[in-house]
Amino acid sequence: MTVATIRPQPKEWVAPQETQEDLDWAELTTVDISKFDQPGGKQELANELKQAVEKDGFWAVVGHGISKEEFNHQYALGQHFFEDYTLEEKKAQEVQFEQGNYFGYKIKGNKKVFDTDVRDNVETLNIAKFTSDHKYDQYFKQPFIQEHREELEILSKKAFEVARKLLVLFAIILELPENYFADLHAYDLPSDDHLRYMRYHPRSIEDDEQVERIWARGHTDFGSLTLLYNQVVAGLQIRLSDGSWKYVKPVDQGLICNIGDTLLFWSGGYFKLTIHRVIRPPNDQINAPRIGTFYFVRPGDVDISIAPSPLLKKLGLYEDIDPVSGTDYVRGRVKDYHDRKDYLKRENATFRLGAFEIKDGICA
Ligand SMILES: O=C(O)CCC(=O)C(=O)O
Ligand SMILES: [Fe+2]
Repeated sequence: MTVATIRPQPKEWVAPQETQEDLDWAELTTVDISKFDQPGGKQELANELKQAVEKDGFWAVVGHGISKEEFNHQYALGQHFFEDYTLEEKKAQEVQFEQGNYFGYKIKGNKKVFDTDVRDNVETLNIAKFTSDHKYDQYFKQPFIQEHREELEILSKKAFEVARKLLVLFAIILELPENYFADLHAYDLPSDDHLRYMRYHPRSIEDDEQVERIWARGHTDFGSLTLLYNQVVAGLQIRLSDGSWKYVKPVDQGLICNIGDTLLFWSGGYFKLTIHRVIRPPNDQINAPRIGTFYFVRPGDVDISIAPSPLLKKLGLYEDIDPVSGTDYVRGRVKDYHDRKDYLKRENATFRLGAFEIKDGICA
């Protein structure tokens, strides 16, 4: 006789306390995107965002219309997935890195780090888009996704809606038709966009010391745009042009956003692509569960070439180049980064596809 287990309901999310340590924080722009639909609002926001995309490639968004309840529920769902499902249930759909396919679950500890015996400490669940043709339902084998499908679909679309507004602002900045990037990344188009839940498991200080306290090595994101729901456990750092690393500061109810590889390409290098990493949190947060929730925007079966932007032309950044397919780039990049037994340093490594090349070797 099989005994059905009764699954607990998602527990309320209690955000960890912010650190009391005096860390070296980055000064990031915060934009209030609630102005988007007001007269003149888009232009005003584009002006504000212009500084951030030129200089830091990272900024925070508030006024995004995701309520406090939804924001906390996003974290509560992540906590529920990590704590209340068995490993077997989590593994119902595993990522297929050999195909550059990042939908599903990645167990923690399956990669060695930096030529040591220390293993990675991250488990991840990536949930594809809920498109009207149900193209991605094949990846929804996790009982978690099946049991929370409705909420996940709403949360996925809400996050995308913020991303869509940012894509409109990028087009305005480049003096392109407003929907230039939004149309290329539309929610219903096939692409490897995903909602992500991630949990880092603290390692002993001895193990962390062997890997220079790195929890996620320096990298850039593979798609167009990343949205991270406010992360209160310090550890995410961005690399400034002088080579120093600064911590990303929590922003209450904020979404921390950054440019990825493919928008760098589309903008002829105008949008700043910033290398970032995650290091061991400060002592007063080391035992807090570092759960992260994200939405990653990645181009699909669309051509990437430098956008015919009047601004880029004026700046001499426009060039007529042979396009590269978004899917080929994203899948090739995922495969190159993850389809390995180790996360090595790979200093000075590059990833190239057609005319586009990315430096992928800066770790520490
Ligand atoms: O966990 C974080 O704070 C950042 C993770 C990250 O950069 C990524 O998954 O691309
Ligand atoms: Fe990242």
